[in-house]
Amino acid sequence: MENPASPHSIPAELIDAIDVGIVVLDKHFRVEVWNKFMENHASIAPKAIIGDLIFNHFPEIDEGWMRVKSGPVFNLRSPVFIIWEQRQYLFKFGANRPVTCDATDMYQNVTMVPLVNDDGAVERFCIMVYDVTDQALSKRGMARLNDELKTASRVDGLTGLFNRRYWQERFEQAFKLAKRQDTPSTAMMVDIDHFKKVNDTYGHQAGDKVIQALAALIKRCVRETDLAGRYGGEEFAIILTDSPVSCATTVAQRIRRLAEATPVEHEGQTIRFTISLGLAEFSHDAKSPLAWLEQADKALYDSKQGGRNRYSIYTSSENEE
Ligand SMILES: Nc1nc2c(ncn2[C@@H]2O[C@H](COP(=O)(O)OP(=O)(O)OP(=O)(O)O)[C@@H](O)[C@H]2O)c(=O)[nH]1
Repeated sequence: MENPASPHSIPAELIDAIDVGIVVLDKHFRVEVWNKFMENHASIAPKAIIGDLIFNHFPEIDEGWMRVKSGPVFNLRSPVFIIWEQRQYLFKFGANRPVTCDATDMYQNVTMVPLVNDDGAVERFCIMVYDVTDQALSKRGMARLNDELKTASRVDGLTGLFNRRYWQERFEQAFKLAKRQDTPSTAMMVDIDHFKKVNDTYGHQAGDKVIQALAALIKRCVRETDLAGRYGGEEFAIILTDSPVSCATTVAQRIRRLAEATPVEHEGQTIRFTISLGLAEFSHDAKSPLAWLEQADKALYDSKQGGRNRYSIYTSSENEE
């Protein structure tokens, strides 16, 4: 059976010419009109579907959901919109895009409109299916690009750790949290010993490799919830959240030992390096994030003064001295 003369006498040629899917369903969801767009994308001719329940041909359309969704069309005589962000498609059609494109199924915006009889009753409704694959993909592509840009703006290119600016931003939040909650957090500064000598002896590229090696082992030693950043050239800052200094020293010791035991190979040469660390558990003496970090830095200075390749813990009595 061909499409019958369309309701409201819209010529069938027009309904077929339009690049939008047009389906008319009666109140039992039996197909009355099935245009060329639907025929082409579903590979179902009008004569094979007209008179049938739509659900018999499209198992992807959940009958219960469809009946509820189209309710306002009958009850309120108002249109219903389904956008691709809510549901990628109503009819599972191929996207017909080049193979390089990452969409296999068409993205659709769908409108359901009531078709009101001369006596004012709604006995049937029209479903319009718009192929919005291109818009959807470009919007998704933009969103992905934005995510990548956001990540890139937070991460240090050499090490993959947070860069200083972003680390500071997060540190300020950690400071506020530490002030509010009872579980203590510890700030840790890490600095490569005699790094200038590494650069002078083996070259800047070798120095970069040492920085990368240290960053990699810091990542291995801290928890996902900890905040590790590259603070300066060969200086790293870490916030061990929910860790009193007694736990943080275990982490510090692990990083220190691993650094000592991790030789870096560069152009046939083996570079050995050590690190010094400074730890400061949050205390209410620290009136600002910077003050807290300065305490860790002070402890780091003690490690350097004490002979390097060690960690030191900030104590407030030191402050009074
Ligand atoms: N290769 C490399 N070197 C860097 C980078 N950023 C800073 N540096 C170098 O790191 C060195 C830091 O030297 P100093 O601050 O004098 O300290 P140090 O030699 O590590 O000595 P101590 O910290 O006292 O043990 C300088 O030579 C900087 O040029 C970087 O991204 N890559």
